[in-house]
Amino acid sequence: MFIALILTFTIMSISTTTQFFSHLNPNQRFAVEHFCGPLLVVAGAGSGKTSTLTYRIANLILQHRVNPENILAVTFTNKAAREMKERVQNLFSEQLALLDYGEKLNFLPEYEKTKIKSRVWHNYIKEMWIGTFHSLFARVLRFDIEKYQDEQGRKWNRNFSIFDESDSQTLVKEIVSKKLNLDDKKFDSRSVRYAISNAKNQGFSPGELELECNDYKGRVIAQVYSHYQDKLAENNALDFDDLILLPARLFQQNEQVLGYWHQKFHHVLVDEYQDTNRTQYQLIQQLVTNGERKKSNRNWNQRSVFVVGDADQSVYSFRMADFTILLEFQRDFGDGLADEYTSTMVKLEENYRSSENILQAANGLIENNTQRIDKILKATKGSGESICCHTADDEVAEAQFVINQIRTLENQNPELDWVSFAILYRTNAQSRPFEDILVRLGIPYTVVGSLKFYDRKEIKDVLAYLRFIVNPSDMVSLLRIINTPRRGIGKTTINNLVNAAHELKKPLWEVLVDEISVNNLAGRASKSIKNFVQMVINWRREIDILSVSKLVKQILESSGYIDSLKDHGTDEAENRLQNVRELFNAVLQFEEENEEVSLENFLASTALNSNLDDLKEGDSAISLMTLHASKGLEFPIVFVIGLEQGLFPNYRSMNDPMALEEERRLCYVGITRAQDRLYLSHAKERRLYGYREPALRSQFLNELPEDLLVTQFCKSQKDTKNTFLPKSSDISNYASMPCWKVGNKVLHRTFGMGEITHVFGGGDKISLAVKFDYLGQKIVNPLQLQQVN
Ligand SMILES: Nc1ncnc2c1ncn2[C@@H]1O[C@H](COP(=O)(O)OP(=O)(O)OP(=O)(O)O)[C@@H](O)[C@H]1O
Ligand SMILES: [Mg+2]
Repeated sequence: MFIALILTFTIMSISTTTQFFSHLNPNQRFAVEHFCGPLLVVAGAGSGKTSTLTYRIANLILQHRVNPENILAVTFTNKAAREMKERVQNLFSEQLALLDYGEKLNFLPEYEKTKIKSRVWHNYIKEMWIGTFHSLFARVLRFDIEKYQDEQGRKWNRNFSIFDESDSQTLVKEIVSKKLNLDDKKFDSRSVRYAISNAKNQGFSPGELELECNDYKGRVIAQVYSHYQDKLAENNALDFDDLILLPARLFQQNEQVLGYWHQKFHHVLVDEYQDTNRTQYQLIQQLVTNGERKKSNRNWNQRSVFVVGDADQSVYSFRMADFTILLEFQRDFGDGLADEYTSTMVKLEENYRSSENILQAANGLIENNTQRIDKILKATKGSGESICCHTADDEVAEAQFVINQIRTLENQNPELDWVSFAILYRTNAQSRPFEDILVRLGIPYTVVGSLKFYDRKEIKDVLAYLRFIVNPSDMVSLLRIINTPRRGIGKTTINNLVNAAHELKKPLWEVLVDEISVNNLAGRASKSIKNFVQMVINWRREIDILSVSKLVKQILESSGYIDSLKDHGTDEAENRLQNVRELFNAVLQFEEENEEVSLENFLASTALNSNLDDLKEGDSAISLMTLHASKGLEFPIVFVIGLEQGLFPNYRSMNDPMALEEERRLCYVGITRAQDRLYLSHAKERRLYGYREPALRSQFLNELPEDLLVTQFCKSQKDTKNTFLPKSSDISNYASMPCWKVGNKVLHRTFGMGEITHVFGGGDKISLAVKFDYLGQKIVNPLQLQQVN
């Protein structure tokens, strides 16, 4: 009661204090103050869109006395949601500091006043709904899912589980191969799962998908989709896409439910609107317009929809994000309403984040896209330093260069701290060489949006194999690998064996080797154990015969680990596969760099790598992350690494102009994260899947205005073995090479047979992407290929 009184008093007092956003520019201020009706803010990177949205939330509460529980704000990540809450809270705190509490609190000592203020505001902030689409609408479903029934009568209850991608994939696989007995080559579970996800993101139910499809394959996928929904309902589970699709359907189905949420959220705000997909868009529209009622609803003037976005930063089309939704905002939310409520658009044209050089580079790059609306983005900062473009010998030299540069800058500039630096890359596996050096030097770092390399599940699995081979008493590693990948050794069998080991007072491995104990187990389990034991014995025999890298390769292959990831077929599994291959690269690097190469020594080096003391909250650390994860963030100094054809832009985009434009937008996102200094780097050769391959500089580097770049070339300090580089005598052979075409069958001197999928560059700069029968897709030097007819 007392708190409520203080709260009311506080709000009234604040609304009379000076405007807390007077430092914003006129357009931003307009957007902050605008109260009702739809408003779209479109602007380039770093122009203060997210800041405007945050100030607007604060203003709604402070100035317009909106109850925080009537506000719904959608951010792109949970981290962004936390930060937005903090920012709103800070704005409140600043206002509180200005407050004169008059006589109301005077009887209290100063520290009590402070305590009350922060408690009041803390509770207040908690009532706002700020989060991602998924987290917010999962919350809606926890209230109302029991009122939902799909077209086939499937129902869920409020204790539903949320299945992750790999759970979903397992369900699809089961349906394809067991339930429907389909040919899993024709209907591989990965693409079927992808098609189902796409259907959900476009708002189609299984029935609707079937009607949409006029071919056999489409109809079968719709059938799998229907069985998949049965399975989810049986498990009382939803997948990620359902967290969006189900509320949209529920709102369509049940006017009362929609009415409740419609009344609750008077103000809907969406950041990064360009990455909204059709179903997410439908949800927003339902909440805001409440269908047909929009014209007659007298409360319309109490309701606002405020979205901010930048079509040039749309990078999630693979999740069906559609930036035309942004472009259509005015039409969709403006029509048919009285003038004063017609949708308004505000453009922000000043960039407050980056120096002029960085901004010009970003603008120069994005102008190469055809699918865009030209916009103005002026720098408010000075021209700043030139952009440094660095060519490294290989990926290790690249990491060395970046980290040396960071150390020098950190040393020379007292205003810089580790937290001032970010290293951005296209794929997760690229973090490994950087992490290795950072750990060795004891420099604190965090990997944003992912685990550190040596904490990733697949890396721990592979290292457990290696540890156990070296050390038969390592029961922790043994238990980790005994049924990973699945080889029919279930939990009960494992428990029985562990108990037996306990009773016999023997290490678990000795029990496994003991024929008598194993023969006591059920037939299948006993056979699986014997196979596993034989496999381990074989590897142990090879320790002294094979080089470490050959042994690791042998283990990865014969354990079935690599194959199980390949079979899984999800994007997540592909990511894990890349990480495992990167670990193999680490082994090769270790062999190159060390005199005494043994498996034990390699393991010791990785143990050191993963043994860095964990950072405490608030510790300063360098940020490493993928370009996708960097959206919305900013850092004084940014390194975008691995700018090579096939890596960035990614090879999958190279023959698809629209996908290439998306890669370019991703590069635009990366460049515009930098405030003061930007470094772009690429390597002349890179170890991909264990082999050194020449790498071509990314076309994006060539698209940047040349006068803004300073090119740096540093020779690697270490003597790398260029085993797979063409010999100089080969160079003259370029002229006599065949004319390579997509679809040509080729033989590579190391990788075997394959087929050309992409041709990059020309003349002596030509390089090819080849899909090898055994090893998958790689970028290779044509000099190592022979054409096969
Ligand atoms: N009017 C202003 N005056 C000075 N600085 C500002 C102003 N508006 C925003 N800023 C600062 O500019 C930087 C970029 O702002 P913000 O992150 O809101 O931009 P954005 O448009 O959301 O960027 P992105 O497109 O990358 O998401 C922040 O450091 C913010 O504090
Ligand atoms: Mg932003």
